[in-house]
Amino acid sequence: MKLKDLLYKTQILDIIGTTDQEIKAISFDSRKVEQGHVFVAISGFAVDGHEYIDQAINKGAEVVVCSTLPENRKDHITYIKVKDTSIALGAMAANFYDNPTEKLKLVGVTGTNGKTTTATLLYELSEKLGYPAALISTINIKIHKEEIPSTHTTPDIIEINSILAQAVEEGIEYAFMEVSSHGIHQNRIAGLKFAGAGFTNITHDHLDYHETFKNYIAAKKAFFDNLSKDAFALTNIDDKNGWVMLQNTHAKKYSYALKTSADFKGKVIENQFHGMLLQFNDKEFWTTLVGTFNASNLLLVYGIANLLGWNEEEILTSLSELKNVEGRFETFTSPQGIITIVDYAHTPDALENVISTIQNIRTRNEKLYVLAGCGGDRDKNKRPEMAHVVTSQADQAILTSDNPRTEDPNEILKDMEAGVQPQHYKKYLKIADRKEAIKTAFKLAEKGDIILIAGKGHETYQEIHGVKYPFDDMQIAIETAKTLNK
Ligand SMILES: CC(=O)N[C@H]1[C@@H](OP(=O)(O)OP(=O)(O)OC[C@H]2O[C@@H](n3ccc(=O)[nH]c3=O)[C@H](O)[C@@H]2O)O[C@H](CO)[C@@H](O)[C@@H]1O[C@H](C)C(=O)N[C@@H](C)C(=O)N[C@H](CCC(=O)O)C(=O)O
Ligand SMILES: Nc1ncnc2c1ncn2[C@@H]1O[C@H](COP(=O)(O)OP(=O)(O)OP(=O)(O)O)[C@@H](O)[C@H]1O
Ligand SMILES: N[C@H](CCC[C@H](N)C(=O)O)C(=O)O
Ligand SMILES: [Mg+2]
Repeated sequence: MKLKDLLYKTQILDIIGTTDQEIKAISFDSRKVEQGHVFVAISGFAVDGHEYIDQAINKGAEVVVCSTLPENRKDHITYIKVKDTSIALGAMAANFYDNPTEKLKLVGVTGTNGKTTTATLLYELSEKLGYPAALISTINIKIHKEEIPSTHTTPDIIEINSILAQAVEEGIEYAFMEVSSHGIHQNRIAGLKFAGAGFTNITHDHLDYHETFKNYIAAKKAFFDNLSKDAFALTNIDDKNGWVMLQNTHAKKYSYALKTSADFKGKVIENQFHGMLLQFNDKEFWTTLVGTFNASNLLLVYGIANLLGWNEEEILTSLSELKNVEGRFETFTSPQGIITIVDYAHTPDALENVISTIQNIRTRNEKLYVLAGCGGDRDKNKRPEMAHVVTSQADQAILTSDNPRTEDPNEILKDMEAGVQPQHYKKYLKIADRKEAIKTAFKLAEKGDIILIAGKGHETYQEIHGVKYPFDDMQIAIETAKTLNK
């Protein structure tokens, strides 16, 4: 592709050099630049890409897109000055991949919790109804049946366009993606044309990054503010910020709710350990998914499916056949009769929801053990809140490690303990080694008791100082149960 075609719709302030040359690829990381690349300098969280322009040129970049022109410019290089390089990157990535979002219907889901669940269920539903689909999620990326590992909830804009271009090539009509607040704030979704957007909820998370809850709300809202008038925006009005999301959108506005009247109205009629009887817009169906929060997730899926124009009866039939998403409320009963639940709850609200779901559906007087930790290099303010939820609501809490990343696990545990109230001091143990913590839960539990292992869900590793060591909560629970002498 010629550089001038790549620059279509990019708001250019200045060009130094020719735009007639062929370009091979776009890169925003100097370490990955090869001969003939366009290097886009982005000012990041840790460093400023403008500092790596020389390195990019040394590695073969022939074009530099920047917001500040370097003083020591090279004659053979074309410099393009734009106001915001991450937005320019969005336009260029779309051009490079021939605008895939003009050719399929892309739906994005945002919110603190429930993005992976709803995006995955939408993908599964679409496939079930005979519409091959693509999925971009925390767990994985799917292009119809092909599965690609995922590194981010919302990948960078080049990767997103590349995935969607492949989907278009394969004749796929629908794509569902998670839109994280980091993704919105860093313009990782710039230039994408969304056919629709969904909002699940907003509660405490990621304040290490956004600093205030107000900024966090504003980041999520920006996704809706930028939708086009042809798109639909579907929001959860059980959440007090649900309407806020739609305040300034040009898109067609729709609501869903379990607690109040809405365009898509749902009701939980029965809530059991093995599933729920739900009523959506006066039609009843059973699901094997558990918990009111999942009723809300299913309602969002139902709403989006309707807004995409799919057949309502077929939607409900297929919805009732959808299975749990990996690592979300996954259960296993050990030979000793101990029930293990592995769940990805890693925020105070998610923990509260999962624990109250278990409290509401347990039938006898079983004891509930809850094992939870907090990720390192992530929001520190949620740590005491998470510990408070767990120690106040479990019969026995075990505070442990999640992914410590570069932090000392004992320091993370100290931050958590600050949230434990004196009356709960006797209800918790502190075991930094997560495997030991799981083993201890099994030693303590009796037949019929429930062990909730929260925070890591589908993850198959534990990240410590940049190394991902194999670690799978469910696998460890199964192995521990096997060797248990009870
Ligand atoms: C805090 C954060 O979100 N960081 C993301 C961000 O990196 P950054 O701003 O720190 O980048 P930087 O290191 O400052 O570099 C700035 C620029 O200089 C470039 N650079 C840098 C060094 C160099 O030698 N040469 C060079 O060109 C970089 O490629 C970059 O373009 O931009 C990178 C490229 O897109 C992301 O990979 C990176 O994600 C990091 C790895 C990360 O852990 N992100 C997490 C927090 C995240 O994004 N999570 C959300 C999910 C949240 C949720 O659960 O809701 C997600 O969407 O996954
Ligand atoms: N609608 C919801 N409301 C509150 N909690 C939820 C909801 N849906 C799921 N959860 C809880 O949050 C956990 C994470 O769910 P999910 O993976 O769908 O969220 P996510 O938004 O994709 O998270 P991430 O930000 O890590 O990508 C689940 O394991 C469950 O405990
Ligand atoms: N997408 C979330 C995942 C958190 C998962 C939890 N296991 C942790 O490591 O904190 C984040 O990056 O904050
Ligand atoms: Mg997710």
